[in-house]
Amino acid sequence: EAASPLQSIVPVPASVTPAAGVTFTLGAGTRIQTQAGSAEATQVADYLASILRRSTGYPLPITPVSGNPADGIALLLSGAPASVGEQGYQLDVAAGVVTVRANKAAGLFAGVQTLRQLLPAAIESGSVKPGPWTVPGAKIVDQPRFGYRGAHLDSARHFFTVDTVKRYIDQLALYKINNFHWHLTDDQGWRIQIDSWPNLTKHGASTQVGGGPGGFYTKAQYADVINYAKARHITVIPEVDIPGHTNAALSSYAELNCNGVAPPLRTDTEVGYSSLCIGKDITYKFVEDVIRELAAITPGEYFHLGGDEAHATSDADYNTFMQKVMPLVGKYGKKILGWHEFVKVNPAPPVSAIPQFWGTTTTDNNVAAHAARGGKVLLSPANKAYLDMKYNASTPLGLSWAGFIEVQDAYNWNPGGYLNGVNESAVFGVEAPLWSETLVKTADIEFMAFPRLPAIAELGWSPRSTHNWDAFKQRLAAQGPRWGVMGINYYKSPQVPWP
Ligand SMILES: CC1=[NH+][C@H]2[C@@H](O1)O[C@H](CO)[C@@H](O)[C@@H]2O
Repeated sequence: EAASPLQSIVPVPASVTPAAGVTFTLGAGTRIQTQAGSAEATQVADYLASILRRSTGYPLPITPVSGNPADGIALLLSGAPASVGEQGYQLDVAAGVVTVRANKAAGLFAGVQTLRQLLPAAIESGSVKPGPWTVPGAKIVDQPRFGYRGAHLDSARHFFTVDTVKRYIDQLALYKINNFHWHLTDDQGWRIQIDSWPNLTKHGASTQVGGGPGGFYTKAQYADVINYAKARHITVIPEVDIPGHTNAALSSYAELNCNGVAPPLRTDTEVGYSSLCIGKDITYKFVEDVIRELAAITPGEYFHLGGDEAHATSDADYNTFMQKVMPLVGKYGKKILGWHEFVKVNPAPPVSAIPQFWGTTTTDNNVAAHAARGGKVLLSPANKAYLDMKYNASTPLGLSWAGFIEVQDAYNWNPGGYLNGVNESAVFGVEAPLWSETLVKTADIEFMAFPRLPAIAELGWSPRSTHNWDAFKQRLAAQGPRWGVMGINYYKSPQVPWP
C-alpha cells in the first residue's frame, strides 16, 4: 500500500514523529491564522492560501492570531525551538489544528512546503478538486544542514521569458532551494539592461544559440523576478561572466576589444575563445558600470563574477584583471561569488569570497587552500550536480562532457566530505547548475531538472544520517504524481519506482 505522506517528504526532515490515528482535515470553514503584526508571516499565509484556495475551492480566510490557536492552520513566529535556527520550523499536526512555528518567516515558508507535501497531490491542482484534504498527524522538527541550497539557470545561451523563469522559481521553492543564480551574460547573449552601455542589449541580446531572436530582461523585469523570488524566500544572485565568456559584450562595443574591432555575435556553443582586453582602461570602466548598475537593483548580498574558462586570457592577465575587479564588488556593497578558477589569484581573494567548485575531480589545491584560510566553498561538481548533463546516452537534451548523470549519481555523494581539504564546516552549500545550450523551453528545463534537482536539494537540506538511496527513491517516486498534477515534464527515470 502507498506509504504515508509522512514517509514521502523531500527533502526528508530532520525529525518526523507520527501521531498514530490523528488526522487533520482541511474543510470549508478552515481559517488560516498568522502571526499578529507580522507582514512577512502574513505574506507566507497569503502564499499558502493561494495554493489551497485554488484546489479546494474553500475561502480559507486569513486572520491574525497571537497565542495558541485552537483551530485551522496557524503560522507563528513564536514557540519554535532555537535549534531550528533561521530557516527551520516545527510543524505540529493535530486533529483540529495545524501549527507551523518558526523563528523567521523563511522557516514558516519551509514548513509550508512540508505541509503541502503532507496533503494529497491534488492539492497542487490549478482547479477545484473534490478532496478530502487530509493531513496525517505528526510532529516535525526540521532545519537545513547547509544554509545555501541553490539552482542556476543559463538565460544567455537560450533566452527564457520572465514567466518561464518564475515557473522554475516556483518549482525550486517546493524543495526548499533558497538561492537562484541567474547566468545573465555569455558569448551568445547579454541578457540584462545596462543603461550606461545600451548596445549590450540592443545588439548583444539580438540572438542566441542556434540563431534565434534572443532577448533580454529590462531592469523592471529583473526587479519583477527579484520580488517574485523574494516572496518565496529565494535570493537572486546575478552572474556577469568575466573576463571570458564575453563575446556578446565584445561584439557590442569595438572599443572593448584589444584590436578595436568588434567580433560578430556567436550562435554556436564553443567556449574559451573570448576575453575582455585586460590592458585597456575602458575595460575597468565597463566592468565597474555593470557592477554598479546591477548591484543597485540586487537586494541579495552576493554578486557572481563568473571567471570560468578564461582560456583566451593569460594567467598573468587573469590575475591582473581579478585584482582590479574583485574590489569593485565590495565597493558596491556585495560579496564575491565566482566559478572556482578565480580562487588561484595572488594575492588571494578575500576570505568572504565564495568559489563555486564545478570540477569533476575530488581534489583542487587552490580551493583547498581557500578553505584552509577559513574560506567557504559552494559545491557544484559537474559530474554530480550539472542538470544539463544527459541522464544516459539516449537522453535527447543536454551535454555529456562531464559524463552521464542518472538520478542515483546526482544523489550518491556527500557535500560535507566531497572535496579533499574541504570539510563540512567549509562547505557554504550546494548548487545545481542548468546550462541551456540545448534547452529552449519550460518542458526542456523540467525534463533535466526533475528528478535530479530534488536530489541536490535533499543533499543540501537533510541530515547526512538520513542519506539512503533506497529510501530516497521511494520518496522521490511519491513526488511523481504531484509533478503530474503540476504539469511538470519530468524524466521517468527507470531507477525510481514511480507509482
Ligand atoms: C562553469 C562552466 N563553464 C562552462 C562549463 O561550466 O560547462 C557548461 C556546460 O555544461 C558550459 O555551458 C559553461 O560555459
